[in-house]
Amino acid sequence: MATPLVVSELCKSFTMHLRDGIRLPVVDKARFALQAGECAVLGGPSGAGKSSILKMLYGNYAVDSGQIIIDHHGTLTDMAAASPRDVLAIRRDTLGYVSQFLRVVPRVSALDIVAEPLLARGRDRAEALARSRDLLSRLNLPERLWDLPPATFSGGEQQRVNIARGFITRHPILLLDEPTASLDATNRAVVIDMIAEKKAAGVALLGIFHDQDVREAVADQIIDVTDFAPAKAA
Ligand SMILES: Nc1ncnc2c1ncn2[C@@H]1O[C@H](COP(=O)(O)OP(=O)(O)OP(=O)(O)O)[C@@H](O)[C@H]1O
Repeated sequence: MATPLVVSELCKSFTMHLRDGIRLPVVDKARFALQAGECAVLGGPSGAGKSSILKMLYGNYAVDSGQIIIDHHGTLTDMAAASPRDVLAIRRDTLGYVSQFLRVVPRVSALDIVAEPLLARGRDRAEALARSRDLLSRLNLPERLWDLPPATFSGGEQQRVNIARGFITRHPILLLDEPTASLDATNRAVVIDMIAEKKAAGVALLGIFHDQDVREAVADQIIDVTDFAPAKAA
């Protein structure tokens, strides 16, 4: 089996169009690999480029140069150069992403938001809803909230809906952008267990975690993003 994700020589800079097109280099020659069954954590201080790397891997930010090689159904595909159609196929089947904030959809219940990724893959509705209930219950979301749209939920409640939605599928690679930022200790422990189960199932995970306790509990590898800091201009 191929390594699920290999990043090499990845570079990113931002062009500030409102400031005379000034170029702000952020990531220089990032290189790392994720193994199946392992959780790697992006480390480094605020502003080091952790989120930018995650967004490049998911195809939300264009890259300046470098490669993001993903094992997509046994074919090695460069996410950095993939067509929009390939990006969507990779996201559907291979590369999952749990963002920090839930994108709420008006009038859609928490239960349906969590079940939706399974329904989009053609799974049976009853089975998808059953999986959704299991996850929401495990994440201690009060049952009275399940049939309500999450727009009015607290930050931690919305984050738990988002985690359930991100974990319901069986993507071989899962990106996690501070999934525990708004959670209390009890629910952080649940997410730590859920990450351990993904690892046991052979998923390759890459995350940003600001909580030291979560990082220590889940990390098999720390990728220090300061190693990819662009050289400062003289
Ligand atoms: N869309 C953007 N346009 C311009 N600059 C950006 C953009 N996104 C990020 N940056 C800049 O890139 C640098 C890295 O930001 P990034 O969010 O990747 O860091 P981070 O390590 O994730 O930080 P934090 O831990 O605070 O979330 C910062 O200096 C930031 O201002």
